[in-house]
Order: sequence, then C-alpha cells, then structure tokens
Amino acid sequence: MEDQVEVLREVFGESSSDSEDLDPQLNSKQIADPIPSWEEIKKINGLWLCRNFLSPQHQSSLVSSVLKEGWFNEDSHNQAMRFGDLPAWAIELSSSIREAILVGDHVSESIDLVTSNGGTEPCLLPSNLLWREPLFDQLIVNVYHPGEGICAHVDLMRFEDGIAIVSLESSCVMHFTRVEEGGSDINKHGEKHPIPVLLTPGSLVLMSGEARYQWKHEINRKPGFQIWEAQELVQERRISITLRKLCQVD
Ligand SMILES: O=C(O)CCC(=O)C(=O)O
Ligand SMILES: [Fe+2]
Repeated sequence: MEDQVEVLREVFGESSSDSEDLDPQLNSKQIADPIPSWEEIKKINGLWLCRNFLSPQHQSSLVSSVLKEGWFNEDSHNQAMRFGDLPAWAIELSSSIREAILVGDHVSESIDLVTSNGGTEPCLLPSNLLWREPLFDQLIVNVYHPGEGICAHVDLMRFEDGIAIVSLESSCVMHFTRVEEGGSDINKHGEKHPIPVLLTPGSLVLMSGEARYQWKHEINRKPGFQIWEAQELVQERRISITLRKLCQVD
C-alpha cells in the first residue's frame, strides 16, 4: 500500500495530510485534496461514492466561488443552471473529477484486479465517458435550506450518461429506488428499497449505466427521512453541484 501511495504521490502530488501547513493565500488549484478513496454502492451498478473527494479547504473555496456568482443573492433563488461555457471553478472541478477517477481506477487495479467471481473489477466510469471532451458542459447548483429536498427522478434523457454530484456544507441521505418498482417492500431483485446513501460534505457521487437510467434518486428532507445509523441528521444549508453533458443533436 505504501508503494502505491508513493506512486500516486509522484504522479499527482502530495495528499492534504502531507501539507497541513497550507498557506491561506493559496488559490483553489493549489488546495491539495486527499488521495480519493472510492466506495462501490452495493446493488446499484454504476453508482460510486468518493467521500473524501474535496479537502475542507477546497470545499470552502468552492462554496465561496459559487456564492460569488451572485446567483443566490435573493432567498427565493435556490437553483442555477449553466450550459456550454462553464465558470472557471466548474471547469477546474471537472478536471479534479477526472483526476479522482483516474487515481481511483489506478488504486483498485493494483490492489484487486480480479473480483471473487473471477470477473474484472468494474471501472468507475467507462472510458468513452471519461475521455469525452468536454467531460461536462452543463451545471446545476442547488441550494437546499433545512426541510427542502428533491423528488424522486431520473435525470432527463437530454443528458448523456455519466453524471457527477458534489455535495457541500450539510450532510444528507439520498435514496435510490429502481425505476420499475411499485410499492412493495421487497422488489423482484430481492432488495429492500429504497437504498440510502449518505452524502457528506466534500463527497462526490458518480452515476453511470444502471445507476443513471434504471434508478431514481431523491432527497427527502421531511422529518423521519434523513436518518443515518438510527440518528436523524441535523439539517443545515446544503449546496450541491451537478455536472452533466448534453446529448449531441445532429
Ligand atoms: O442535490 C443533489 O444532490 C441532487 C441534484 C439532482 O439530482 C439534480 O439536480 O438532478
Ligand atoms: Fe438528479
């Protein structure tokens, strides 16, 4: 493991734990993020979570960049969308996402190339999506105040496969439910549903394939739904940044 960390350090630079004396004047590009550790969400093919995607310093600088845009100066505004040319901080965020995927694939390849059933370890994002240019050209920033969430949905088909969601400020539980399922407690795949995923500040969710097309995602912040390990989460403001790529129309 030390060897792998050493290789990653050489390729991608220092991890934040090695650079604790960060200069507050550093710009966001210089704010070192930890070496990403990825978690595959069991039962949902194509759903990956990187809980330590952004260092605390990078999270605060990102929140400042978002708020500086002035999109949320009025309380009634809680969503902003951008298409095509994205702000510099979003382009930088896209590069960090690609880098985190590359590092993650590198680590899982060298640790465990072959799964217990003999197949190869699934990749974080298929390479045709990872290497498309640009990786993302559409941005949504959502600001949620306590009690506010988003209804169960599959993202519109006008967006390509391969969607990233970055969470900032306050944790929440996102629930995933299979598209075809009705109200029964156990679905035909033997899953109890919905499947909860805890999104902590600084985390990154990647959805592709089944996770993007066959599962709905939702955030229900009404009392009784934001529960993790038997504790109701304390809700504060949450900001999310969703990055997607528009489908080409010929
Ligand atoms: O806020 C989030 O984490 C999810 C946002 C979302 O699903 C969307 O905008 O489509
Ligand atoms: Fe969505």
